[in-house]
Amino acid sequence: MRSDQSDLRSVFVIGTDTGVGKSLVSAALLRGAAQAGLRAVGMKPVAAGIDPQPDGSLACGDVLTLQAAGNVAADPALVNPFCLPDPLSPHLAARRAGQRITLAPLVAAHRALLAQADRVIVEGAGGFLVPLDEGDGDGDGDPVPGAPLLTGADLALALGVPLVLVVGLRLGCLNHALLTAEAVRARGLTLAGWVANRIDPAMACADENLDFLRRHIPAPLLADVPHASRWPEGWQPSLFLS
Ligand SMILES: Nc1ncnc2c1ncn2[C@@H]1O[C@H](COP(=O)(O)OP(=O)(O)OP(=O)(O)O)[C@@H](O)[C@H]1O
Ligand SMILES: C[C@H](N)[C@H](N)CCCCCC(=O)O
Ligand SMILES: [Mg+2]
Repeated sequence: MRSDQSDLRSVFVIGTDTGVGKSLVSAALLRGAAQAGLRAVGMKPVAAGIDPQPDGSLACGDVLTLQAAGNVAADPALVNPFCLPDPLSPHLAARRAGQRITLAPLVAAHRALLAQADRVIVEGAGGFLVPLDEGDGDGDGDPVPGAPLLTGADLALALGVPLVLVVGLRLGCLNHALLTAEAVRARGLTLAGWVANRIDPAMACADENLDFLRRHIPAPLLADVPHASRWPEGWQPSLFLS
């Protein structure tokens, strides 16, 4: 399936890496849609890493963040079909949990959420080509070099929705951003826009880096998120509101 830029009922939020602000941006998109009176729900198809919560319980932090930002109380099994305990690459976390990640349940869950909400914000795991399952060729469970790999990009293709790229502004992000944009384009997917997230307050020449990316990422800059320890006041992504 190919994505259609004109259909923004759902977007897939990808990042230049893990820890670059995908959850922050996904939550902002959800809040913006909810504040505009839309039914908004988040989805984290694959979460790897269960975090201790302030009340002592254990939960996938990203899933809680998305649930708090949206306004649709969807079945957690749809919001987060794979909740894997270990903070590892999903293909490893799944195997350690005795599971294998496949696309069919993820596509089905996404479709079910679309039936319950006006906007579905999907947060990817890690970077765009994050491994979800390492093919095992003969099916015996042992990885085989060269066997087809299932990645986050395959999930994006299967969902067929436009992408929003979060670039965590730090040294190295230019290479990561260009590689990601190229991988998106190579698959015929649509980059609806990108977000510059100032995760490193000490980054040298941050504005020059941002200007470079503005010239070379083939999509509109949706927001320039300042470094802040809490949600920046007044930052209201306009995507979805029109
Ligand atoms: N603009 C910012 N200013 C300050 N801290 C930020 C900013 N953006 C993100 N952070 C912090 O950086 C960390 C990583 O952000 P976040 O969890 O949104 O990344 P992610 O891309 O969703 O990571 P993951 O791959 O684990 O899902 C968090 O602790 C978050 O609070
Ligand atoms: C555990 C982490 N916070 C994410 N959930 C998963 C990141 C996977 C990165 C895999 C890789 O590209 O090396
Ligand atoms: Mg996250």
